Amino acid sequence: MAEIKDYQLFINGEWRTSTSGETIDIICPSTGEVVGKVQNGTAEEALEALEAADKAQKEWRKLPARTRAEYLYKLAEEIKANAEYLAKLLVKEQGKLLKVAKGEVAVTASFIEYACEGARRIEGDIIPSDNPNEQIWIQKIPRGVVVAITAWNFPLALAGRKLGPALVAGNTIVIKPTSETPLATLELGYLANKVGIPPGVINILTGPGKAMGNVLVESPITKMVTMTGSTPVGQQIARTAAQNLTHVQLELGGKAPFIVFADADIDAAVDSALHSRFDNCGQVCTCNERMYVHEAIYDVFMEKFIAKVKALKVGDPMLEDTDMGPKVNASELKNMERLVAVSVKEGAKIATGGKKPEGTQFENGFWFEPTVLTNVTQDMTIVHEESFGPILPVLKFQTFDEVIGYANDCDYGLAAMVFTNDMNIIMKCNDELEYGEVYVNRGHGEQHQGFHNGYKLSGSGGEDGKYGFEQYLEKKTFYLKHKN
Ligand SMILES: NC(=O)C1=CN([C@@H]2O[C@H](COP(=O)(O)OP(=O)(O)OC[C@H]3O[C@@H](n4cnc5c(N)ncnc54)[C@H](OP(=O)(O)O)[C@@H]3O)[C@@H](O)[C@H]2O)C=CC1
Ligand SMILES: O=C(O)[C@@H](O)[C@@H]1OC[C@H](O)[C@H]1O
Repeated sequence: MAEIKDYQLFINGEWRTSTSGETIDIICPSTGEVVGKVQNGTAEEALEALEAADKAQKEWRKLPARTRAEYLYKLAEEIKANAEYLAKLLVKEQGKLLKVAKGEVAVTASFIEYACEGARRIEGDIIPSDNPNEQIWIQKIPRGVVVAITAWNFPLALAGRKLGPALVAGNTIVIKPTSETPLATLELGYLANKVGIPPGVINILTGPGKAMGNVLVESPITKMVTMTGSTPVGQQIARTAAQNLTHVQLELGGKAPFIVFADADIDAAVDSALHSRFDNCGQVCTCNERMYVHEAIYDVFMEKFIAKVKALKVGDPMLEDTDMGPKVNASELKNMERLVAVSVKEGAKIATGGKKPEGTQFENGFWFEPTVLTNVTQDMTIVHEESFGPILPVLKFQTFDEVIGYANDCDYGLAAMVFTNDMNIIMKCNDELEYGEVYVNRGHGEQHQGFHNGYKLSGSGGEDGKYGFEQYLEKKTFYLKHKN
């Protein structure tokens, strides 16, 4: 029987049981067992958290950025010191491999450390005026209270990715993790208190996004919403935030094309295609969601690729030799089954996978085989709808213009991957691919100093790097005239 830990709301540095008297069960994707309970917070508690954050921000913003960063460096150290515990919690609530969960904890700390490096780079401008004896000062100032709403695939990393820049810039934050995987994120409350981050600077609330999330977004106290999740929810948040013209930063869905040209390093492309689809059970926003292979190398490529997919070990995410764990919940699993059924009905062939794996160890939990679909055409549902899971449709192509047309024939514009050694093709891909993030001769995987930025329905604003940090700052222009 799994150990069940009850969590409370984290408001103004204190742990609180919600007056709703309701809790939300957190289910382990591997076993279907309850592994935690969190509060179903109320609108009043959301307001309390916002007011606490607003009050705390008045003092927090006055601290030198370097001093704020010192607090967050200590938080990052505590995250690393508790890596084993946090990683096992992520496995329990999200079903990711222990080795991937350890990576997530490490990247959470490094997201925060990267933000801290920005503490001495909050730079404004001093500009000579057209008027005599006058200067123009453009200052970078914090926005105020930031609401961070996160998805379930990398819940802790997504929280760190947002709280780091938000707090170093002088804002305070109310985090609303997804109801699917809130546990590791809630642990940040304990660590914040341990390192002495003042009460109200970090607040963590749980409750369904439609209720708790919506209340946080629509409040005039909220000066920025940063959200990672699906496009429909992102669109709803943008509509709600528009009431107060609140600044919104959205990291949403994707449908990354993975293009293998005839001159590609086939073994490297096979390996990257495999990991960029099936790592984290395909639950990464930049995943290889559809693959285009030049007809000249299609047979040799697919023989190697299918062999590697068939060799993937699905099973207990705690075991070192497991390659893929379960989907996060029952509805995601059902969506996998639906997408395969629709694809077959539309004429696709299942080259491997396509169903729940066999064996007693898969009787409970939300398991699905690594799946490759062939005989796929560009008009099929699976080529356009994000699966966010271990299903890969593969198509052949003949010409550059044909495959670029296929790649850009998409409502999303987050990431794309390209394998070729021809510099002309690389430069043309750089010009013509309508994606915010293009990986050449490697699989997906952002760097903190880059810019994670989706076009079209993949989001707005972008995050990471110096441009992501800027999202958390407002500008104030000051005209200063002095006597002769
Ligand atoms: N671009 C990127 O970097 C990433 C994008 N994603 C995308 O996220 C999706 C999967 O994540 P998932 O968590 O299911 O996404 P959802 O959009 O379902 O939920 C995201 C967050 O929004 C909250 N929410 C839901 N409705 C509202 C609302 N009306 N107002 C405010 N908040 C709300 C959810 O709360 P609750 O769950 O409690 O309802 C959750 O915390 C995929 O589409 C994937 O592509 C995922 C990771 C990264
Ligand atoms: O959000 C995603 O799915 C990716 O950006 C993922 O999140 C944290 C990791 O560092 C990224 O790979």
